[in-house]
Amino acid sequence: MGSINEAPIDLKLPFIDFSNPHLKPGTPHWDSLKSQVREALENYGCFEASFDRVPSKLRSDVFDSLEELFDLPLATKQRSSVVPNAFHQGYLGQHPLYPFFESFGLEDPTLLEVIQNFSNTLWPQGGNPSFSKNIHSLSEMVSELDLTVMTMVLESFGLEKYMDEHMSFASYHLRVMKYEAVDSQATLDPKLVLRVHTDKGLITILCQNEVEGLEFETKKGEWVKYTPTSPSSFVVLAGDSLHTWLNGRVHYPYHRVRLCGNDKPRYSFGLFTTPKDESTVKAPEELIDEQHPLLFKPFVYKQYLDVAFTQTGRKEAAPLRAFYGL
Ligand SMILES: O=C(O)CCC(=O)C(=O)O
Ligand SMILES: [Fe+2]
Repeated sequence: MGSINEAPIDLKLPFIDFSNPHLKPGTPHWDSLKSQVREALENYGCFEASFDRVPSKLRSDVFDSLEELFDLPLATKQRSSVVPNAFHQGYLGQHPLYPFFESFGLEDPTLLEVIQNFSNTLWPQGGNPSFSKNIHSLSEMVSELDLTVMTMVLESFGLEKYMDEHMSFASYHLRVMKYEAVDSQATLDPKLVLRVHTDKGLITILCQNEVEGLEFETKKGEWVKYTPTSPSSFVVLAGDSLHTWLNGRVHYPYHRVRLCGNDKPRYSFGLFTTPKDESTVKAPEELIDEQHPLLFKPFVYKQYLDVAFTQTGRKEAAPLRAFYGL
């Protein structure tokens, strides 16, 4: 893994344009995007997706809503936590390992009542209807992009027959994040505000306000800074579970967030498709043969999260290989 202070190299992530209202399976355009998705995931484990189905007004409304959310008093924010400072549910902040970082996690954000309940906890006088509407709308639209990507992935590996199984196997999880403005004196010394990690689930789709900072490691160990080509862009990346399920066919990139003299906070919104807690992640027989021996022992997703994380952080830099590699 490259060192923390290494400057990113000058390379753009693959760019794939999903902005076509008539995108349908079986058309030449679909097939062309499908091979771009497969190639990007094989080579980088991530790509930039332009997706203008999300109006720019909704995007800016979401970031206004996130500002309102993180501006709430600390005691109010902590009310949303079932388990204090857990990464996956409720509020995480003032964590010794992540002093510039705060986040909220929420299961099933594509269900409006889930967001409404969350907003009723934080704004007890009648919730916050515009917050709920904005976060729910964006979650729904991004879940459509996720479904398109996942359908293309399955088709491109000849695994269409697993689509129904995937639908009952996977669930959506939302995480919204704030990174403090970093002193502009620090321009020459970027601050690592989110540690190097891989995502544990299947697919993550992220978008950010105008403050950049997300970086990916290439297979060669070089760091690439994500600089969006289009204001309607999202980042799509593969996690440990997709890598395991596809028996290593796609890369699962290390990534991190570094900030450097940004006067404004950075906000990001991430929709994570993960296996359900009790699901077993295991490569299908179609992807195991002499040239592609089984790479990982099957695992129950929740057990993987338990071995990969503790209350104070991660246990291993590369938990997938450390705990389940064959
Ligand atoms: O804030 C970002 O852009 C990245 C967040 C991230 O990598 C994560 O939550 O897993
Ligand atoms: Fe991540």
